[in-house]
Amino acid sequence: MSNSLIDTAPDFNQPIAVLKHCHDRIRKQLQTLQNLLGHLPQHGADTAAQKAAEAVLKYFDTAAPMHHGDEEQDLMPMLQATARGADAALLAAVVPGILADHERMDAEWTILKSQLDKIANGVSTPLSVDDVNRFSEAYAAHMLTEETQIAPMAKRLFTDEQMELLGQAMQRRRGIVPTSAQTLADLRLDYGLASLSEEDVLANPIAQFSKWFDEALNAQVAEANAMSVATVDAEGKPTSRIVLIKQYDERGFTWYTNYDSQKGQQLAVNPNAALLFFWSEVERQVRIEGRVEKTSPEESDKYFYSRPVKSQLAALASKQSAPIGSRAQMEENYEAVAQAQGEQPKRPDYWGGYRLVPERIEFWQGRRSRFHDRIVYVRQPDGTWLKQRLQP
Ligand SMILES: Cc1cc2nc3c(=O)[nH]c(=O)nc-3n(C[C@H](O)[C@H](O)[C@H](O)COP(=O)(O)O)c2cc1C
Ligand SMILES: Cc1ncc(COP(=O)(O)O)c(C=O)c1O
Repeated sequence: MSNSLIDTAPDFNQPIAVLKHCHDRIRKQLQTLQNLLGHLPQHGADTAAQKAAEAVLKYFDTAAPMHHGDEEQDLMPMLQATARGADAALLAAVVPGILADHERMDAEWTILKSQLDKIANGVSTPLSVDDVNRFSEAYAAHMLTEETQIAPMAKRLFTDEQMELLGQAMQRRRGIVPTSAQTLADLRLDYGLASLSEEDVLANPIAQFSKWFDEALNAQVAEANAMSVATVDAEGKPTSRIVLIKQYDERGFTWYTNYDSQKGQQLAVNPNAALLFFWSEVERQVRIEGRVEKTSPEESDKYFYSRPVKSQLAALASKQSAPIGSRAQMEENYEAVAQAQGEQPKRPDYWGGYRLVPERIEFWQGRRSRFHDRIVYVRQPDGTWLKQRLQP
């Protein structure tokens, strides 16, 4: 129980209150900056000024980036995954501005920091009133938006479990480990952002994938386009690796690679493969199974020539998955290819796309206490899709 007469920081089990507390600390630092503006002309970089500059530097170099991280990586994605209707519309309108503010405030901070560094080191240098005011005004408007639009929405929409998850994420960002030594076996997240029912999913699994993919992008899932591709060798032994999806449509899911690589050799013998997406931020997994075919040379050309030239050259310089003696040898190979090919390298026949033609697509939504939702689509001989719920 906290004593309401004493001003202490709130616990991480009240993450929105912690964020508000951060705002109050930011306001104090901004006031210190104003005080410095008044102090410096008379006293120069005396001990008091040095201490004030140090305090501001410490806060905006360490605490402020973590505060922005809390919002960008946890609070906003969680809200975006939870909000519906008018709340979702409000977020769509407000969040891009908040992210842009963070970038602007970072840039403004860089300008102020170089001045404060000198003052902290006892160098009597002027502090620019304009720079301080721009920085302060950017923060003031930004914090007001968050306190009036974002925080009340989070308090209204988040369940106790979501608040707990947010608080845990914020603690992890600050390197705070739970007091009781946590063992590996105890590491677990409980999911609860959303649900998935037979009525929620679209009739066509590609359309459903498209919906979830867009939602993952909107929720700023890190590398939402990264997927695992599992293949098997001639003896049926599986291997898997991450690649980037480059296209999907009714025909299937496409990525690009070296046809002579390990996966290429395995797919030549056995075209069965499985794709996997895990979008942790939205607590979703998509599993896709089917047979793989090569994209047409025209499609491969189109993608190859759309890549940065250096990546084209790297593809030419690499016998993917073959051993090599050293990094230096690789660099030599790259230089030789760059010399030979110039600015317009030609796509080699051994580099191109694979398209997995799906036979089975499963959508998994994490739920509380491991009682998850799973809906699978299985392609029928007549080309239609049979939809079933699977047990968690
Ligand atoms: C995020 C990420 C994306 C990747 N994307 C690709 C890709 O699109 N194509 C590719 O050939 N390798 C990609 N790789 C490298 C593969 O994971 C792998 O190392 C390489 O394809 C060789 O695999 P193999 O020996 O099984 O054929 C990526 C790796 C990571 C971590
Ligand atoms: C070896 C290799 N090839 C291709 C890709 C796909 O990248 P890009 O988007 O540049 O085509 C990657 C991505 O990491 C890669 O590592």
